[in-house]
Amino acid sequence: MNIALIAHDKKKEDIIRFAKEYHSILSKHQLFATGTTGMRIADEADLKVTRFQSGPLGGDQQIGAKIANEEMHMVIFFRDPLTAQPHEPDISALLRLCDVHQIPVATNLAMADIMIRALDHKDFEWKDIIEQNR
Ligand SMILES: O=C(CO)COP(=O)(O)O
Repeated sequence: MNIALIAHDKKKEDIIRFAKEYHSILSKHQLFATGTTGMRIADEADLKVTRFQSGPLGGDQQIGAKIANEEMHMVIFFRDPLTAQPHEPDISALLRLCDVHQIPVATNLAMADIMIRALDHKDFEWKDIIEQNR
């Protein structure tokens, strides 16, 4: 599965801890990330990550393009809901595309925890349901 990992600055420590905790599961998949998040995950959690631009420079949009092309299967995006972001429209667009394309998206640690465990148990029947409806 192709999995996108993204975190706003105040959530970077959380995503590093998450990546370390679930290293054994994440390492079985193809990981993608926005620039700074990806650099830190690669360096600090020792995972192979394909990096896009930093979020404010278009990274969210690049991940959005992968979703639009059906090339991204899961998004883990630790948003900071308490800090204004200069690229807020890009963030909204990315989350909207997840809904358009039925891509599971976790926007906080609690949901990411549930989602990654479901991934490990192969609890992803929604994919079959979607395929049947195409
Ligand atoms: O801003 C971001 C997502 O909206 C994240 O970008 P970075 O990973 O480059 O910090």
